[in-house]
Amino acid sequence: MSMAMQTRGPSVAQRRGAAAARPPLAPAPLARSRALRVCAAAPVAGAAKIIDGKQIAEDIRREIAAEVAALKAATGKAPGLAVVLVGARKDSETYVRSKKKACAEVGFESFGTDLPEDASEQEVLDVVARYNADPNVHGILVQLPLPKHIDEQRVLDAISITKDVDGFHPQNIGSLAMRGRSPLYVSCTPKGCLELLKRSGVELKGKTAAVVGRSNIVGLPVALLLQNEDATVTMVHSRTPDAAEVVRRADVVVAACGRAEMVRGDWIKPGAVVIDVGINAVDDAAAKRGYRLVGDVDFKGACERASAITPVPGGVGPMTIAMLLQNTLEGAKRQIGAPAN
Ligand SMILES: Nc1nc2c(c(=O)[nH]1)N[C@@H](CN(C=O)c1ccc(C(=O)N[C@@H](CCC(=O)O)C(=O)O)cc1)CN2
Repeated sequence: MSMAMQTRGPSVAQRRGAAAARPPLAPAPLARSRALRVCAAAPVAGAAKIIDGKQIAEDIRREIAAEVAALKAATGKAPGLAVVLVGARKDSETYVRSKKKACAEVGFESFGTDLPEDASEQEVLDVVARYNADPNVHGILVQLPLPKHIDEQRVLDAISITKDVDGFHPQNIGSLAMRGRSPLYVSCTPKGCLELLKRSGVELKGKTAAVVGRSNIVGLPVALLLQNEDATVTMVHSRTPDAAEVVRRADVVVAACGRAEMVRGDWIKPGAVVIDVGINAVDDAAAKRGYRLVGDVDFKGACERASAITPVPGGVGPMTIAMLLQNTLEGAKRQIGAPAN
């Protein structure tokens, strides 16, 4: 989801309260992805197939649970994730709760520190330093956004790059941008977008891609990841002269601009694949809660032209936490020195 949306007005989670409960995950065979079957079997109003992020994320979480069980059996150790929450935003509290619950379901150890809204930057830095030094903590994340008086960049820079499971450290983003280098971690939402494409069988090599939005945490890393897969990528932003024309040339569109339904259906090239990162709450008197969620893409219009599309909710969103678990597991295996399987 685009950070622009997350920081504007009352968030979706603020309006909705707690996230829906999920049953605990039992380990299941590694290669059991139902994503394509679901995608192929779920046509919508137009021709587009739905890329079911909720199902794909669940498959990944089962795979992770199985790997954690094997890691524990081999080493006696479990991956550990530390989550730092500053303040009492309802949406952030909901996401942190979901992350801790997801950790428990896959067998991770979870650590957490909740600081009050008026905590000083030094207090946050001290917590990060403590987790950096703790050998049982393999991944650290500071839930964003932070209160305004805290320098977000300084806090993110303080997380050890070996434990930076959010992939927000400039060294991790820098390594993603350089040919011949690999970041230790790729940030979760961009990584989730690529995983959705991969598990849906979308070939990227030689394709044209348009990324709408240029944030450090979604637009930029998604563009770099697509380019690393040999797609030819154009970034579209608020100063792009004719955004619609650029998007119309793209085989793959990733929308992460944080503006409800900004990408119109007639911007989509027939047959294109559309990944919608936005989560925007719009008032809807007919909806039970008085609002509904929409993405950055006009879903109905895009369905008429796209070959495949992610829905909102249930598309990219659930992949964020699945990728966080994946990053933490990878980090733990590196730090524990797990035997190769
Ligand atoms: N340190 C971080 N802070 C934030 C991140 C992040 O990746 N790291 N991302 C977002 C919030 N976020 C996780 O933290 C997150 C947002 C949305 C979802 C999700 O599954 N959304 C659902 C719908 C949710 C709803 O109904 O409210 C969906 O799209 O289907 C997961 C995680 C900002 N902060």
